[in-house]
Amino acid sequence: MADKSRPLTCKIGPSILNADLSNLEKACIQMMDSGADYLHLDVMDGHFVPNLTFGHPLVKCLRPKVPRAFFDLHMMVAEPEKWVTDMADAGADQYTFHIEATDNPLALARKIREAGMKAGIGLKPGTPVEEVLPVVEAVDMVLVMTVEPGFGGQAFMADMMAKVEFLRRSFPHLDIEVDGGVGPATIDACAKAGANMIVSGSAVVKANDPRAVISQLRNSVVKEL
Ligand SMILES: O=C(CO)[C@@H](O)[C@H](O)COP(=O)(O)O
Repeated sequence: MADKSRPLTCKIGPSILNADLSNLEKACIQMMDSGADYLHLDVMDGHFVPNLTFGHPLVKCLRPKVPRAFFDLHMMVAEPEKWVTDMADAGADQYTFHIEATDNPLALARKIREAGMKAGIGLKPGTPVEEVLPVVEAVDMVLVMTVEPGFGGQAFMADMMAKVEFLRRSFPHLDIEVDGGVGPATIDACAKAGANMIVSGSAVVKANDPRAVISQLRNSVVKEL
């Protein structure tokens, strides 16, 4: 039976990392029209992760193209403090930094909220979940990575679900997001563990029918809960 203290649905946020980057406007509109609850934007700087994507100028260009979309930024960058104001000005809604990338997560979470965004904190697969405990009360969301950050299309690490279960048990009302290798075959494990924000990249953006996959993901979660 579903635990009534848990959120009863999951939000589905496609990651556009593996979309056609030459036409991101089209990809974002397609995801929203296909039933996405939010858009997950992967910002990579080539330092924190061995890959490079985009920054605040692109987020600013996308903002008016999908005015109602919630922009969930996953900042895979070595200096997350540096981009808070620019990303807020560009129209980001949530700013998730990595605990491994800062010495002062509490101050950074405060700065993000003062800039008018929700604050998220992410942890890589090798980082013990206990490390986020001193910061959880200061953030809106914890992002549990289920692949090594840097690339889409990797295999889901099922053993990360223990982190999600621990966080859900400890913080019934916290937003908990999972990211990496999540699709129809792996979403049930995430929902069962207690995640309520689901990032799905290649499974959705590379599908012939993204609407059908998003719907499949959503229905799977409802069934599971
Ligand atoms: O942050 C990342 C990778 O670093 C993710 O957002 C991936 O881009 C998700 O893609 P799939 O693993 O679902 O293909």
